[in-house]
Amino acid sequence: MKDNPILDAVRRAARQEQFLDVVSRDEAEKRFRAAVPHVALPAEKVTLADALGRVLAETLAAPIDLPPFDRSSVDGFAVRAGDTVGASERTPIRLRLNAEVLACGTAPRLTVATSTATAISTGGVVPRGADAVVMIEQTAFGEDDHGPYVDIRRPAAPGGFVAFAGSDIARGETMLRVGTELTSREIGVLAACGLADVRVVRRPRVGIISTGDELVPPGSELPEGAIYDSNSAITAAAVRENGGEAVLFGIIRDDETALAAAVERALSETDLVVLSGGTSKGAGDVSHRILSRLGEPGIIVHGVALKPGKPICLAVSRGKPVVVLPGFPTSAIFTFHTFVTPLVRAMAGLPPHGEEVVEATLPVRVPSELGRTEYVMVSLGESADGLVAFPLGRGSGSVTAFSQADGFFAVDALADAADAGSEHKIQLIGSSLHVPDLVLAGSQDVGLDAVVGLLAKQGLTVRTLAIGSMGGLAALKRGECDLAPAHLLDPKTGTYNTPYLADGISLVPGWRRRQGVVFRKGDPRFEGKSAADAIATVAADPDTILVNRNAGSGTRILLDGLLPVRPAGYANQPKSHNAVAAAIAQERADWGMAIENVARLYGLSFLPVADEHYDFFLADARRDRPAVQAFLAVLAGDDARSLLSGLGFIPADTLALAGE
Ligand SMILES: Nc1nc2c(c(=O)[nH]1)N[C@H]1C(S)=C(S)[C@@H](COP(=O)(O)OP(=O)(O)OC[C@H]3O[C@@H](n4cnc5c(N)ncnc54)[C@H](O)[C@@H]3O)O[C@H]1N2
Ligand code: MOO
Repeated sequence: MKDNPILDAVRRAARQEQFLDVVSRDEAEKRFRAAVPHVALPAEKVTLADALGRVLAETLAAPIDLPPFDRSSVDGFAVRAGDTVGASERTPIRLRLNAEVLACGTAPRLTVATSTATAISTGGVVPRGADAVVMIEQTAFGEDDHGPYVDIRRPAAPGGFVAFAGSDIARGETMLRVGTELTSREIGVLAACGLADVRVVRRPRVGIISTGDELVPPGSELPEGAIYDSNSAITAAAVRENGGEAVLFGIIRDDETALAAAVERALSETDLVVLSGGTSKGAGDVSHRILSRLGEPGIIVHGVALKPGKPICLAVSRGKPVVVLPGFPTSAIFTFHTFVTPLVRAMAGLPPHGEEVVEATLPVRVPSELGRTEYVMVSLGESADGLVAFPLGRGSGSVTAFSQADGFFAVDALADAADAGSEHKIQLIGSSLHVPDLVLAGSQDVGLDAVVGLLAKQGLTVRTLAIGSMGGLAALKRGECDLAPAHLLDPKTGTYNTPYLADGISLVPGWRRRQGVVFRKGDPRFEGKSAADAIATVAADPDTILVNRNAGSGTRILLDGLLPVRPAGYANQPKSHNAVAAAIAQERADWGMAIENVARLYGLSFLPVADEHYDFFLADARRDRPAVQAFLAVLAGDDARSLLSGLGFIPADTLALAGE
């Protein structure tokens, strides 16, 4: 018993060390700012070729006038405006031509005396004595006994077609301000003033370390139980987006010595170190332990009353900040933007991110944990009453929520929910609000992705919100989406979708998905049998484990109708076809009910049971919207039909043709 390695491991894993000393977000920010100055790094000189995207380290005054001389803005003749008063087509005024031509780059030698003119090109230096230029089209020139002349057919206004020296910018005027991010436009100004290099803020070098024995880099095989390291890529990109330079130190195992060495190296080579993972209380969570040995002041915050992001750890070593983000990708990116983005931007000399906020209504209730300010990621859509914010309830472990979200709002630490119908200030994640052309809310399907892909090719922006068939229908009734894809089986009539129709809503036929019993290839308990026969024998066998579906799903209703008893595994109720297939493929279960094309995707076998109808509820009030019409046209088109058939679906059109 003493030397049992498994028990030892469990004891270590169960060790409940109270590391977290949770503080409010404000307090955490206050402590972090007090310990780490949020100021720009020193300047460095770069050539204009390397200046793009850099941040100006000083306010620059124009070193010369622009233009540097009084410059003609047309091809024509430099004149004294006073000499041209009264000139017209009928009564042109004749001026004598001076004996020089002012091409670009030619310094004038002769003065324009009264009743004379000098030929000048666009960009030429306006000569002494002249105060205007007449366009060549408004003149005629020739030669008489006295020599060459020019007839002026329209009076010139004083200053006409002359860009005076310094009229663009005058020597000594402020040209570009400190903190300006250099784009092609600013670089053009610098070059125009003759500057070959410029002093910019040194880019903060941010060391990035991912920790965890389960992590493998993208591009490699995914062994059982492993996860691709997404945090390194997300944080590196976010560092660059905010003016920093990302220095990747890769994936470090949950080993204190190896991790301490990596942190040490990162600290010596960079300005700021960001780790992710290993900050909560598990035995494998070693990151924060290393930080606790970094020396004064060491850890200044470990635990913030935020969701996602509670276990974030902020520390300082040798004057350099070290941050451990929680491992979950959504928690990692959220806490990165809360605590690291402002610091990187400040070090890079950039102003804080502008925060654009819009008001939107929450259509459904969102429960929230008491005691933590909870940030809810939302997708925005439009209803007749304004913007609607659909919560993307995917949790901290999600990598997709952040990429699909338009913004987020906060639920107060003292509230246990945000109510359906409540108004919220949504902080936008992107730079501006883009309401999609078409919103489909309801049941998700790979066939739908294919159809939406065809619409995207036409340049339409489409948002699909996976909120379940019932959720989609409810959203449609509230006027929050255009169409609601659904596969709702009515247990009483055994028919799909039509029994759920209501006033103002019609049904657009979509396609059929073959539902059936899914199992591993060659399993003799199923192979060669009918679905009904197979179920009759395996349902009562305690060693044959089912993976069920969530209550309320069409698939669950179908399965329940076929089960003579509750088989082993009945309580395992994931929410998707893919989760069912994955459980069977990974041998965590032996059988379940799912659609055929998903079963095939996982290399599983399939016994057909029924054809499920996947259709679209359409709000009649929205039928005439161009994007809805485009969707209906695409759905009925040949491209969609062949894509759907290729995916193993039976398009509704084909059914109609077959006389069904
Ligand atoms: N007993 C308790 N357990 C947990 C608590 C708690 O208070 N008590 N807090 C939970 C909360 S909240 C969060 S957030 C997580 C954060 O945990 P860690 O920072 O220790 O992260 P890990 O355990 O290392 O990983 C969590 C999760 O994220 C995946 N991960 C980690 N790194 C990466 C990466 N670079 N790329 C992609 N995914 C990554 C990892 O595989 C895990 O699935 O702790 C809760 N637990
Ligand atoms: O704080 Mo954790 O990020 O909620 O899951």
